[in-house]
Amino acid sequence: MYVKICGLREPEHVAAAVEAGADAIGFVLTRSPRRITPERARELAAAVPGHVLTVAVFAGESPEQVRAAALESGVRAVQLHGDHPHGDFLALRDLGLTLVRAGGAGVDLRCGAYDEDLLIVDAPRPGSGEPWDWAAVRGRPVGRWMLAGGLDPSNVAEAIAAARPWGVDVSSGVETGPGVKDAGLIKDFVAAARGAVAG
Ligand SMILES: O=C(O)c1ccccc1NCC(=O)[C@H](O)[C@H](O)COP(=O)(O)O
Repeated sequence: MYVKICGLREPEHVAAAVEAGADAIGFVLTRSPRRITPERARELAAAVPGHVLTVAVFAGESPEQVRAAALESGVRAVQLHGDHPHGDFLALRDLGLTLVRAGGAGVDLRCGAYDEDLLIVDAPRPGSGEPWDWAAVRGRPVGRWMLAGGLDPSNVAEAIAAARPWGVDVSSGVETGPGVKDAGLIKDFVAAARGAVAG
């Protein structure tokens, strides 16, 4: 089970995610309580070993803005949330970064339909921590897709059984308050996701 921990802002939480065995970590570079600057993302990413994918998260920025911030932050992947057209992904392809498409259950659920490398199927409001009907997308995306939206250490096994994703992505569920991550919850989440059996 691929595990991404999103919305990291502090070095100790980056370290906790790496130590817990996360496959990917996300830095939010768009409007959010978790927003950090590209410079801060670069500092945090510098401490991340090569086997962990560093992801910069955007929602609604132009390809030019995404390109500039991605290069400044030195991440290895960009994640575009919401209504980004196919052309935005094509415009970023030459960066040589992993491209992640993310949106609610109403998005095109075909993995790779926008030439992305990874798909995230999320709640209607990203980063809200609101659970949704995870089972509604079971069997629909086929390929490298992550389930997100309202996951936490106590429900991630249930969510995996319901939706059978390739991976999971979490932000609020490993926090003690908006944007405040907790190392223990990060560890618990990764362990629960890895211990889960798809139903
Ligand atoms: O996390 C945010 O605040 C955010 C804001 C705007 C666009 C995307 C955002 N997060 C993207 C993620 O990948 C989150 O991990 C995902 O939406 C799940 O969030 P949560 O329900 O809080 O676990």
